[in-house]
Amino acid sequence: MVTFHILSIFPEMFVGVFQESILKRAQEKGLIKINLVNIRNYATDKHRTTDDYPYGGGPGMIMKVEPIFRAFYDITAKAKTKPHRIFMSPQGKTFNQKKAIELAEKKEIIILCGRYEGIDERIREELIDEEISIGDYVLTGGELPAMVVVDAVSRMIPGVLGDESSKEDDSFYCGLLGYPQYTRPREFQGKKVPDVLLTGNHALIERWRRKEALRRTLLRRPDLLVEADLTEEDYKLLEEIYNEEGI
Ligand SMILES: CC(C)(C)c1cccc(C(=O)NCC2(NC(=O)c3cccc4nocc34)CCCCC2)c1
Repeated sequence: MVTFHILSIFPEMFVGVFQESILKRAQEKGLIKINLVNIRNYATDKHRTTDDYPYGGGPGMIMKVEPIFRAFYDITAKAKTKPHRIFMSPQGKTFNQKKAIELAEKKEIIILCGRYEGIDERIREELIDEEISIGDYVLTGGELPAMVVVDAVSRMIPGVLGDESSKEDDSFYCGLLGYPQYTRPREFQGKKVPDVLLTGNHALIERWRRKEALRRTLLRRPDLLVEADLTEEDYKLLEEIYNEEGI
């Protein structure tokens, strides 16, 4: 069971996303709990201010310390165990499946979402255990990144994907890119489904799929290939692929 406490000034952004299939079922099964926290509720001034002008001048606004400190203290006081505290940030370590599996072991996770031009540095110094980025592009806020983390981490919690598969054999995750997939019709605009998939020979089909996943990963994301733990059989398949691809 993982409890996610998501701190944002736009918590309503999350409602639709977490009311959809897999995350909704996971919450109903009591496998995850999602606590949406509106930072504005911890702003004590009349206008419930959560941002202010940057010292030193410059464009935009900065998220204020007080509301965020109050929110962190309140959540931490109510939490059963000391929450692991994440700030979604372009300055963070790039998120990946390994990190998702690691975070799925935590009991309580606080995820802070930035807005405006960012947060007051004292928040980063005092309250954050780790900063995570979902990639190198400019975004408007940390909310979409937070949804990505909740989705990927939740899938790694036993029982969320349904009883049959566990985190290792998540159907998509074996460290390689996916193999080509087909469904009916068998021929479309003259393009046929590969015959091997129609043989019913599961050993042959599995070999073909593994080889095509290796081929695709080698050609498109060789960096993932380096990370994947390959078997002797995989190396044999790679030999064939090198020859076929003329590499
Ligand atoms: C990386 C790059 C292009 C060099 C860069 C450099 C400088 C700023 C940004 C940027 O986007 N600032 C805006 C901001 N982004 C994010 O929160 C964010 C962005 C990307 C991945 C993320 N993962 O989690 C959070 C992420 C949202 C508003 C509050 C300040 C942060 C980008």
